[in-house]
Amino acid sequence: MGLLVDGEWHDKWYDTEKHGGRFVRSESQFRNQITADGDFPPESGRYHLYVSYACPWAHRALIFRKLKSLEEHIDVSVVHPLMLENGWEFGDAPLNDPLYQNDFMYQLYLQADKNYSGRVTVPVLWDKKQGTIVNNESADIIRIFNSAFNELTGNDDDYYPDDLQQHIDEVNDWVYNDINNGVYKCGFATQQDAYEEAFEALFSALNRVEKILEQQPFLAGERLTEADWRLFTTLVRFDAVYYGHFKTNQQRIVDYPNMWRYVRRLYQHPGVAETVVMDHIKTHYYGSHKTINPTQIVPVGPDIDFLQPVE
Ligand SMILES: N[C@@H](CCC(=O)N[C@@H](CS)C(=O)NCC(=O)O)C(=O)O
Repeated sequence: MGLLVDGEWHDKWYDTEKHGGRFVRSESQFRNQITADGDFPPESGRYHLYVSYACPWAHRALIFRKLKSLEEHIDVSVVHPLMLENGWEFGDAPLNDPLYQNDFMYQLYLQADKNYSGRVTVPVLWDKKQGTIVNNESADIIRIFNSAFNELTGNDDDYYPDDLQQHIDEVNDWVYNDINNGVYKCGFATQQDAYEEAFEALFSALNRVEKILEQQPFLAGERLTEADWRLFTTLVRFDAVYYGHFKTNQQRIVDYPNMWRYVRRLYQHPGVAETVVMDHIKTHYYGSHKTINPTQIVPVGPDIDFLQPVE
């Protein structure tokens, strides 16, 4: 794990000490949009998506690529599940970089900006024409996928409809802070009180979700929206990884009747199951964070049947 400083790679773990033992996520730096009249117009075959199957943020982008019929227009590369002293790495095919044969993800960031300072994260939406990063923020990438290529694909499904945008934004806000990023705040905390603070916020937000799902099928009401897919990628990893490795162990998702039904329903949505690669998920977390799991042993269980029918 590391970061680039003025274009130089440094192998360095997160600095939690300056925040009282708290993990604070940095802001993504490439935030361009895809628009017909801008520098990055929608074109078939022009853009490439770099992901890790392990990463919940990259997973959102992969799901939206499926939901929005973008597979034949935007190719994907998947990094090796282990993220060690060189950060995300490529390996032998199919875990390679077919565009530039890079060994490490940070080399791609340096192609975009040779003086880049910051973390080297996935997902990355890459422009092959200009040889640069369009956007490395999953929240932006899923909105780009939601609408920017509609003319090309003919797929008008809308996961961020106008009349629900304000509601979706409000839900995203607490789901992001207390759940999506909340599990990381628990797992990467280096002081007891920082961990407990994140743990309480996490389970209070999960209880809130459980109550909402008692009244309605989806987070924003009757319609499946972006807010659900953003939550899904955390929930699907929860029992297998976060519960043990990140010590988020008050309850498992299978112990919440409404959330357990909901996560199965989303998992069984056409095209989604194949984006969930549990082997990469477990190998990555248990194998990459040596400060948390020095032996890098990957637990064998649990057995979770996401295909159990949704009544
Ligand atoms: N805000 C970013 C976060 C992406 C992110 O942090 N990805 C993790 C993998 S799960 C990563 O690449 N971490 C590498 C690092 O922090 O050095 C997004 O949503 O796209």
